Amino acid sequence: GSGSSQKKAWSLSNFDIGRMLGRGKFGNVYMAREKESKFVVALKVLFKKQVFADNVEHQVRREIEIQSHLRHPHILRLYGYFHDNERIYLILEYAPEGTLFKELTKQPNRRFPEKQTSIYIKSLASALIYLHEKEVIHRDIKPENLLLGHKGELKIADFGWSVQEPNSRRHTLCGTVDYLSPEMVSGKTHTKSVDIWCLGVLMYELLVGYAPFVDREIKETYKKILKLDYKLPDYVSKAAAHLLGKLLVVNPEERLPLERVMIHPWINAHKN
Ligand SMILES: COCCOc1ccc2cc1OCC(=O)N(C)CCCNCc1c[nH]c3ncnc(c13)N2
Repeated sequence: GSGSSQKKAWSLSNFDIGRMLGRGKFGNVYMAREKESKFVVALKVLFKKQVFADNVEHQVRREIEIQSHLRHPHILRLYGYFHDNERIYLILEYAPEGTLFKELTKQPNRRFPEKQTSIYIKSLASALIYLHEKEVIHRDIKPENLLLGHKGELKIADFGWSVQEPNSRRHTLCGTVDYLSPEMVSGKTHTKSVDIWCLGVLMYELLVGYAPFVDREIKETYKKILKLDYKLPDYVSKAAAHLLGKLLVVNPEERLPLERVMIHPWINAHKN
């Protein structure tokens, strides 16, 4: 394909719109097919009124800028975008298997076997290494924002909160607090290692079925995060517990670098 994905000016008339794939805060995602090529895409429709009302226009611009230049097997492609008076349309890679969250709820006991979890964590670590090389920290790694391709391979989507490093969070928090790192809870500036913390929270959630620091009260969740107060069920293997212990570390500098995650024994235990 061409270098920049924006050579051609797209418009809604280029597409047949299919079923809705999901509902997001700023708009919905639909299946769509480009009429000439018959290429199937996902079309995320954002309402300008909502985007401007929530003052996230600069964020949407940044996410379009970031994602349109990324090329990685575990990062959802943004092929292009266009807008009309009321809406912004993102032309995205279609992930036929939907969100990891939906797949998680379909599992017995709502948790994945260790082998499957290690495959997801390895894919995510390699995508994060790529993002960090581009000075992008993602910060919103959670099952709702991870999609599955036609071979069940993991794809990071929804870069709504990704920022250029280093950065201190400027916005009120929205969505779940379960994935917040200690440095974000205490409002300190955070670096790429926030993604390593989130990788640990995700690994725990995929293995156990719920997030490590979940609590009814947000204040309690913050306390648990800062005190590293989480329990590991006894069905979690020693090797998995070892890796979790290297990711869920309060001090950002002491978290296991992503390159080391890629070669950790638990990640490669299932190599046949
Ligand atoms: C500012 O926005 C940046 C891009 O964010 C997204 C890109 C693609 C997305 C979802 C994105 O954000 C999250 C979101 O809108 N939902 C939670 C709605 C439904 C979840 N997806 C369902 C889904 C199923 N098969 C898919 N194939 C491709 N993309 C999909 C989906 N969703």
